[in-house]
Amino acid sequence: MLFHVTMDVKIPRDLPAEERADILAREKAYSQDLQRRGKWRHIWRIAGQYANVSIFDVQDNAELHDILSGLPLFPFMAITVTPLLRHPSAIRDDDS
Ligand SMILES: O=C(O)C[C@H]1C=CC(=O)O1
Repeated sequence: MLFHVTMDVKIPRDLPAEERADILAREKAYSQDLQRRGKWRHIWRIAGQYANVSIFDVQDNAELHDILSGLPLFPFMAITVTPLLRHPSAIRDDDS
């Protein structure tokens, strides 16, 4: 199942710099592992915002929930999830 996910990041300004750096390093490793495994298909920065648009390819809602709630930045993000399905006019084979 494909999901469009928007993550809007708001890290508190008073979070100690060391803690912030640790969370960001863990977030990057977590994200890149999921990308290598084909679960996190796309990640794009939204220009001018500390936010991203991502496409996830997972088994079901529960797997997506587990992945998103395991994000090291999860406590500092507003997340919006939109389920996707193949458009009947799509011509690319790898879109579903
Ligand atoms: O920077 C972000 O958009 C938030 C988050 C998502 C993946 C990652 O490495 O950081």
